[in-house]
Amino acid sequence: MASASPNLYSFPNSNALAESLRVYVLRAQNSALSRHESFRLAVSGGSLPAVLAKALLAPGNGSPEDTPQFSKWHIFFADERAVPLDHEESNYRLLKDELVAKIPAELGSPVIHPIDEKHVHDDDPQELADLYQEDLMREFAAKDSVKLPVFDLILLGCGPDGHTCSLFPGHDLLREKDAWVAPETNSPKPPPKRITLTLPVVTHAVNIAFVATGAGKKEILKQIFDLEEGSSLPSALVNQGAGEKVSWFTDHPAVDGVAFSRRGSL
Ligand SMILES: O=C1O[C@H](COP(=O)(O)O)[C@@H](O)[C@H](O)[C@H]1O
Repeated sequence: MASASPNLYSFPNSNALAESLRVYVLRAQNSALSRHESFRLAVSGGSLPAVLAKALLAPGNGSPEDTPQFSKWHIFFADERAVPLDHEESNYRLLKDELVAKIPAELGSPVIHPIDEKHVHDDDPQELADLYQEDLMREFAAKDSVKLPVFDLILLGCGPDGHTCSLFPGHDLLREKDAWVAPETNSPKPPPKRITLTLPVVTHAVNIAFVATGAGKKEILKQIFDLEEGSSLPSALVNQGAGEKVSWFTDHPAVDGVAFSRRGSL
């Protein structure tokens, strides 16, 4: 368990949130590129890709520090639904439509790591998860045998039930210790079959950020940040496992009534 607390930021509107998220993501990019040749991140589906696009497709100030170097990005999925890549419930399709297809040519193109479409109709998504884990191993463990991949950044959402990735409250998957990627066959949110990064992989990342906006999230954020009863929720487990490496980008309606102290600025 990590000792220090997560960083909770709250913004008056989506423009202000996106501006700060841009600074945060590009700091993570620049720091990663000072350590190795690529920026390796995992992104979620749901509401996250639209906010990320707003942050990254904004004009910026033209300085090298404020410029996304997309050609050095390797984008993985924090979770993915077992559906074809062009399906309306695919997180790949969402990211492509919201962000990747809109990146101006002069900023370069990221390498995207989708699931293996051949296995999306399998009865059991175990093979889909295994193949995605192999893709991660090629990227993170090519030279040495590593116990866990170290993403430079993982971008997460938090569902109104406290789930994150496809890690749902009360599911056995929360206790997974060995696999990097695991199948979920009974998601309470459709579609039921998915794959997900596991909790040890998420908490092992260098930087972890949640984006949660709107009044629909305030009850669950109160549980996650203020109440003992919320301490076993998947999003709360990320806070406990990664502490100060975790930053929450919220708007005021999402944290209305949350007592946990906010950080002033990045
Ligand atoms: O099903 C999913 O939901 C979560 C949360 O979505 P949000 O719309 O409430 O932000 C998302 O992070 C995850 O990737 C997705 O598969």
